[in-house]
This record gives sequence, structure tokens and C-alpha cells, in this order.
Amino acid sequence: MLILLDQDGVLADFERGFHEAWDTRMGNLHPALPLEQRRAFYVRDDYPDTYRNEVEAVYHAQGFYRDLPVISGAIEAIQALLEFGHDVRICTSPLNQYRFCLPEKYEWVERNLGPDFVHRMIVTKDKTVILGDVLVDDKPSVTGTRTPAWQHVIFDQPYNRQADGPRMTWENWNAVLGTVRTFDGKH
Ligand SMILES: Nc1ncnc2c1ncn2[C@H]1C[C@H](O)[C@@H](COP(=O)(O)O)O1
Ligand SMILES: [Mg+2]
Repeated sequence: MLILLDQDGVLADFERGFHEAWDTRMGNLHPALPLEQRRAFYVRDDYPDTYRNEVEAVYHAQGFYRDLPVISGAIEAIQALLEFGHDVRICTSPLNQYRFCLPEKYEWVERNLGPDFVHRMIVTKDKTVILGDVLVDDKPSVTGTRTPAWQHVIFDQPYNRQADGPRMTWENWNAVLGTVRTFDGKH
């Protein structure tokens, strides 16, 4: 299978990175919301409007994307997927404020998956134009200009539990991906 893996919220722990950076900068005024209480996909939508600039300043800051921790189990699962013979690519959308986000996404992949994996990165604002059998993504609804070729498998996070469809974690990935149909109609 051609497997597209989203980066933030699937491989890189955006939530933990945000939580720690927010508590360092702003914790004395408004403690970070515990992950289990996050409900909106965009973190800014779970904080009071008055803090919108401060929320954005956290993930616009230099070093934020580069230093995100790895989601537990992701690296081992990718190695296993490659050993099974799957074609694994990272499919990620940069922020419009791309100055630090874009190069740091590449740095993150080089640091955590090795320099060869950088060749497997697909950076796009519209994931629906990318070919694949499956897109594993934490966003509850991935939309764009086309009808996607891939099947969306939701990577389980507290803020996407309202969405229907197959859900994956780095514990159950083998069973969930086993249910995905490929372009040829084969499992
Ligand atoms: N939970 C989020 N809140 C705010 N912004 C987010 C969140 N998750 C991702 N983003 C931003 C930052 C990323 O650069 C892009 C999407 O990245 P992707 O690798 O496609 O998940 O959106
Ligand atoms: Mg994501």
C-alpha cells in the first residue's frame, strides 16, 4: 500500500509541545488545558479569544516544530510498515506563517527518522491532490479541491472523537490498516 502519514498529531506530538511551551510562557495566567479536555482541532479554539495572539505565538516561535517530541510508538511502526513492503510517505501541511514551520518540519524528520526519510516528505496545503491508498491524519475531516484517492483513517486524539470512521493509534495500527482497500481492490 501507499501509506500517507500526517506529521503533526500523528508522528510529532504537537499537543505535548504546545502544552509544555504554553505552561512555560503563560501558565501563571492560564494553565494549559489538559490533553483529555481538548475538543477543537485547532488549539486556539479551545482557549479564550483574548489569548489568541499568545496561542499563535507559541507555535509560530522558532524551534517549536523542530523540538516537538515523537508520539510514542510511531518510529517503530514506520520501520515495521517499511519492512512489510509498504511505501510510506509523510504528507503534511505547513502553516501560512511558514518561516520556521517549513524548514523545521524537515529538520524534525531528519532528526527523528534519518536523512533518507526527508526524500519521503510531501508538503502540500491540499492533501486531496496527493495519490495514496490511505491517509492517516488526526484532522477529523481532511478536505480540498478533489475527491481523494485515499481512505482517511483518523489518528485518535481527544479532539477528534466526534468523527466517524476507522481510528488508529500506534498500538492498533496493524489491525486498522489491514481493513483498508488498495487501488487494485485488494487488501
Ligand atoms: N491542533 C492544532 N492546532 C493548531 N494548529 C495545528 C494543529 N495541528 C496542526 N496544526 C497546524 C500546524 C501544522 O503546521 C498544520 C498541519 O500540520 P499536519 O502535519 O498536516 O498535521 O496545521
Ligand atoms: Mg495533523
